[in-house]
Amino acid sequence: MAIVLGGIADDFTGATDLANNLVRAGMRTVQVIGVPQDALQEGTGSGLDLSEVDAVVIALKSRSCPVDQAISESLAALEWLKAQGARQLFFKYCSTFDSTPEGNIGPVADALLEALDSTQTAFVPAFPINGRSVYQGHLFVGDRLLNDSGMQHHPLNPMTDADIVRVLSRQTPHGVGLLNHATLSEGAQAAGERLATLKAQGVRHVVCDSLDERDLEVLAEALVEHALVTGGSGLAQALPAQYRRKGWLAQIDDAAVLSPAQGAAMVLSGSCSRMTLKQVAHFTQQHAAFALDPVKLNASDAHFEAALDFAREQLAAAAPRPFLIYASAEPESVKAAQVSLGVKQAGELIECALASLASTLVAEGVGRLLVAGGETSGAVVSALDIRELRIGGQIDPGVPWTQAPHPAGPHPAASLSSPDAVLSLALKSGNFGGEDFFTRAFETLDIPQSSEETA
Ligand SMILES: Nc1ncnc2c1ncn2[C@@H]1O[C@H](COP(=O)(O)OP(=O)(O)O)[C@@H](O)[C@H]1O
Ligand SMILES: O=C(O)[C@@H](O)C(=O)COP(=O)(O)O
Repeated sequence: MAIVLGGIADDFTGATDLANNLVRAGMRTVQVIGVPQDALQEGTGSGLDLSEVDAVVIALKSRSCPVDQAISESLAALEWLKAQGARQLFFKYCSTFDSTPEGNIGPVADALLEALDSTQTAFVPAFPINGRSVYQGHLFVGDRLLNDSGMQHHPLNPMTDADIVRVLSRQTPHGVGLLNHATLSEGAQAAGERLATLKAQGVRHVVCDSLDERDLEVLAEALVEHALVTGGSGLAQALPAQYRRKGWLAQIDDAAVLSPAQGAAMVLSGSCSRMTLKQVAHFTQQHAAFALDPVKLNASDAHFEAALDFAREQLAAAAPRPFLIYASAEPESVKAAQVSLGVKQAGELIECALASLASTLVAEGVGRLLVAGGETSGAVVSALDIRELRIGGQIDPGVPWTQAPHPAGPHPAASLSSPDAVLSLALKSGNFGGEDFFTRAFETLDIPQSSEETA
């Protein structure tokens, strides 16, 4: 059976965020890591059982890579999703519009539009429940403009301008317009007419205001027939109701309830976002933690070995408690490391170290793993060679527990759903989650949740 929605996410935490909202709105969703290669080679079936699946989200690591690579990976994802019959494509990027003047949001959206033979798409970064809203084309995080929200210090894509029409205009040769809140408040028909007027004027890209869930519902109604929509995961909460209205989607029950995996609990954090820094500070008050330093990592292997020794000590305890290894640091020390090593190398050193710690320690007894940071999650999940994630209960908005087949292989006697055979994995976006997220996440893992309970 054909899928309804095909998601292309530019990072792994973003993919999980999108899949989470689709599941919560009643779509049976599979998240895959990268474009399934076997299917591309065969050019036919998917290699996945999609018989009872409404949406597939492909997680890419294309947010900060060179533009050409982001385009080619996104087009490969599009081709695969089209082959599965997707009626609508959703290009998921960050609710803080993480990008640079080179891209990758504008160029990828242009390439996807062209491949779909389509001439207009909408940009809807808002995620109101997490404080991301757009007014007169300006992106707010809580009550701060984007450029004053902490995102101006992001290690890879500092966001120094909150005017999304202007930011996007630097990334595309095509016209960028605005669907503003005044029009939106007149309802879906007015919104649709505005989109049509802009289209007649040749405006390919329309940034959409949205302050709350109601605005997203109006947008979903106005956009449901568009071949491509783009944005944060907020819009994905509202689209399934429109698919149902059109008869594309049956009424489905609950999000999957996953039994927690066995094994020790570990947090790896490579995010330097404000909220992650608070979460690290909160966790370290009560739990063992090791701070990774990119300059020391570069100087010798001893620093990496010390991190590994620290983790092994935790695993050797009779009843291991959750522990943390983190590179998360304040903007001044990130800057200092970047001046000394270069931005790219500092980031890569940490991503490689955390990825390598993950694969070693998962093989040695970690069964419940929380990763903080989008790029960091990409590096860790790739190192674990995980291809597919099932989405479970939500911990905080935008972050569910997920489950993957255990990378070290199932215990010979275990069935696929047995706790021995799986790894519980939570991929946390930098700024998501409450201050006690790292501790609470492991507590919620023990309580099966349904989408209704967590709504
Ligand atoms: N102390 C540090 N110095 C320099 N770069 C760092 C440091 N800690 C983490 N990084 C890098 O910063 C980037 C953070 O990005 P990411 O993992 O996507 O987090 P977020 O989700 O907060 O954006 C990663 O590439 C990471 O390796
Ligand atoms: O839309 C969002 O905010 C998230 O899903 C997301 O993409 C966050 O990215 P990172 O903070 O880099 O994890």
